[in-house]
Amino acid sequence: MWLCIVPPLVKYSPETTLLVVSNPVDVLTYVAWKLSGFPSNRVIGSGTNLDSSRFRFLIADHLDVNAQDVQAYIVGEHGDSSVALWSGISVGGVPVLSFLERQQIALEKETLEKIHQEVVHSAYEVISLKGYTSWAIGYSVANLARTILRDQRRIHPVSVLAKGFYGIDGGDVFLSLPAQLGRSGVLGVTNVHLTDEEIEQLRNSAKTILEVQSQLGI
Ligand SMILES: NC(=O)C1=CN([C@@H]2O[C@H](COP(=O)(O)OP(=O)(O)OC[C@H]3O[C@@H](n4cnc5c(N)ncnc54)[C@H](O)[C@@H]3O)[C@@H](O)[C@H]2O)C=CC1
Ligand SMILES: CC(=O)C(=O)O
Repeated sequence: MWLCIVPPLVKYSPETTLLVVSNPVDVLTYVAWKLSGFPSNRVIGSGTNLDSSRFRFLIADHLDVNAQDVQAYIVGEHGDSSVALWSGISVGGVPVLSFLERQQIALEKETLEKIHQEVVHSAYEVISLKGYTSWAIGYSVANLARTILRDQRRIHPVSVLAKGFYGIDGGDVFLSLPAQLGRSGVLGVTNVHLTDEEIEQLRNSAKTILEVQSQLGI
């Protein structure tokens, strides 16, 4: 199917930026990149932009604040092996975990894990209830398209060529990292601080995707 879609797109719109919304999105973004022959900055997967919105909503609900004031990213693979960046969460510019520590309020690891699991399972829950997800991904992709078309230079966690970042090696792999987007696609990957544990999880995410890719023979 990708063979019917990507080469004609490239033929008739050689200067376009491809925004891949599919499943599994990271592997298919890699395939689209390979088939297109485009530079990697012009091939983007919707990645964990949606997971991150779900994450912000659940954190806001838990802390009883407005989701718009929460900055939080999920990176890595869209879905099961995604990585929640707990160390970087802030509300109104205040880093959450260190703030709670200073207030001696314990936010237990199980609570954090439960919120992340809810993010991972939210798609399954919507699908079990109505058969598909549509509104949230539609809104999420409209946001990405707006950032790109209007050259807004906003940072979104999206699937980009991640080789070389955070020690990810072993092959070309697309997975989500916070990236600045604009009219020419990916303008850069932001150097967000990750803990050693988060980096380890991210590398495992990359390994999972590379294993799937190695079976494609591309
Ligand atoms: N990564 C993410 O966050 C999300 C990804 N998805 C994925 O997005 C994809 C689309 O989802 P829906 O719109 O709900 O599916 P859908 O089945 O409603 O739409 C698929 C469309 O693709 C068209 N199509 C099929 N083969 C084609 C071909 N060879 N050339 C051109 N068009 C072709 C069909 O006619 C149909 O209109 C699915 O793969 C789904 O898993 C959906 C939600 C979230
Ligand atoms: C279907 C899907 O990948 C999602 O809603 O996250």
